[in-house]
Amino acid sequence: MTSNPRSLSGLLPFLKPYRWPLVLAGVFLLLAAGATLAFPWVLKQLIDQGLSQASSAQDLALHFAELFGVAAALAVFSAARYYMVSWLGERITTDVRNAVYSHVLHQSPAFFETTQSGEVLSRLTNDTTLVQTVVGSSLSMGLRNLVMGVGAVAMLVWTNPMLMLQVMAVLVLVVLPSVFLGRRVRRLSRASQDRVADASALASEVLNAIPVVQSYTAEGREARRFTDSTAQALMTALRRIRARAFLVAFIIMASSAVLLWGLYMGTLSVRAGTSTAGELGQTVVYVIMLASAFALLGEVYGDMLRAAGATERLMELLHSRSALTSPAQPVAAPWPAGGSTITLDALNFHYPSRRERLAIDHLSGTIQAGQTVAVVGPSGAGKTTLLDLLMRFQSPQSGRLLIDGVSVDEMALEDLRQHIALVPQAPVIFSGTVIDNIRYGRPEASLQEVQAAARAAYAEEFIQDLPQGYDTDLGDRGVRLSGGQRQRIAIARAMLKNAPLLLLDEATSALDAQSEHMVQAALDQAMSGRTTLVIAHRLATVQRADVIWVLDRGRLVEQGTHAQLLARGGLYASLAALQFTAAASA
Ligand SMILES: Nc1ncnc2c1ncn2[C@@H]1O[C@H](COP(=O)(O)OP(=O)(O)OP(=O)(O)O)[C@@H](O)[C@H]1O
Repeated sequence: MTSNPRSLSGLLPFLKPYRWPLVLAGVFLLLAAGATLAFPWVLKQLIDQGLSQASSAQDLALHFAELFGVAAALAVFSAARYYMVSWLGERITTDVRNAVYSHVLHQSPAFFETTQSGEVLSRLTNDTTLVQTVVGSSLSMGLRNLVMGVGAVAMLVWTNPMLMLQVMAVLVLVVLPSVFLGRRVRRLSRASQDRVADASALASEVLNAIPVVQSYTAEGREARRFTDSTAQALMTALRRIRARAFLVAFIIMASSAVLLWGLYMGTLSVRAGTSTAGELGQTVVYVIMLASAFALLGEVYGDMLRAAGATERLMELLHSRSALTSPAQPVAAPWPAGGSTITLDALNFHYPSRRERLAIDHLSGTIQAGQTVAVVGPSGAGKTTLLDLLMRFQSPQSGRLLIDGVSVDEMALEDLRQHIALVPQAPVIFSGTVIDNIRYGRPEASLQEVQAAARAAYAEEFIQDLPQGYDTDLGDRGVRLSGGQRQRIAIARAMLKNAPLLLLDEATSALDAQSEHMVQAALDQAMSGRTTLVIAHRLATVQRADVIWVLDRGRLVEQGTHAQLLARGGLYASLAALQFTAAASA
């Protein structure tokens, strides 16, 4: 356990908006503790006065009524405290969860290379739940027990100072070993959680790759690996259970010893006539309160340590700075009607993890407004990297990249990305209706605009054939779109965004001739009237492009039209012979 309870201070900013509810929770906490502490005192009155021969039946009833009054106050204040504290816990956890999620959404791709999405998810769920346990229950339990412990000590000092000293001495003898044992239990429970997590990580990897596992007939081997892993978890859990069983026995025995000690001393003093039976009853209840407060505080401290660890991990996410941010004084780029002009000026870029190799090597070139440039090149040539630089998912180490004369790193990230519509290689369909999916880049677009985009992307016909047309929920398992249909939805989405620059990563998998034709027609529509940079895999695309850029190892090695480049007989000609044959025959 690496956590320092001080890390919990990371949560302070999240408490700030709830100042008044916090005060209210504190007030109810004090009132509930006060009612609990009043209980033994009223009990003493009952024993000493209500039970004495001299008192009337009416007096007795009055004493019981008082006791009930205290109990009723305790009930109301406890319920109010529980409500306020749980309310705070839920609110604050929700706020933390939302803050972390929206922060993570803004991180650059470099962040997601080092942080697995599974880890982010686990932090968002498990770690925030730990925080919720503390804010929404342990903390108030701790405070209540602290107040009660202090209150019980004060009442004991007030009513029976000598006895108090002895009780304290015995308590220390009980508490110290429990703290030690408790720490061991916590360490083991953390270890057993980790072992369980190992087993589920193993299972999730294997379950995600089940076709491969089965094709290599590795089911038996994988099952054994899982069994070994759960055996580890079981061993650790059994050790924890043994330690915990011992701890429980010790705590019960030790606290009974404390209690009986108090009772014994008290009985002696009642017999000697130095105190009354009521005082004894009162003292016994205070001692019980004190002992249980001590025991609970230990547990709460353990919870706080675990939550501190969770908070640390959450704050780490929340404070990670994206390498790519908008400039303080961004320059607005124009929004040309006929498409953007793109200028690459001696661009150099290497990935941080591969300093020795330039992924983009002295790349210069210009794309005129409205032109279509097809980028081709062998695998690993840097085609995807070029698109990433344009979207500013990465930043070049040197050289400049201008959109309509404005350098992309001078533009606000949001403004830059508003200028670009991206159709990725694998189209993404979100759960939601067809309309929601097409409207993704412009949620305010009207139904007519959505339909116009769908029509232009040759998607209208199949959309109308869906069970609820445009309102069909594509997240429903029942609705399966074909590859070509998904692509046309993605193209409609990009067209509706109506940006001056279109970035297109063509799908490598060949569609059947009919779908291919529809997708190509949709793309022709999407490219008209705007500048397009397309990573080309289809013969039709390269044939129609104004210019083809041939990349090799990050360098622009050839450029020209399809016919010019074929005539040259260089890299393009050999690539074309291999790469475009399948599409050409389709
Ligand atoms: N995140 C990354 N970290 C380190 N190196 C990377 C990263 N992404 C890509 N590269 C490397 O950068 C080079 C260019 O990659 P890029 O993905 O741009 O190629 P590509 O032309 O799109 O290839 P393909 O056609 O196979 O998709 C490759 O050598 C690749 O190994």
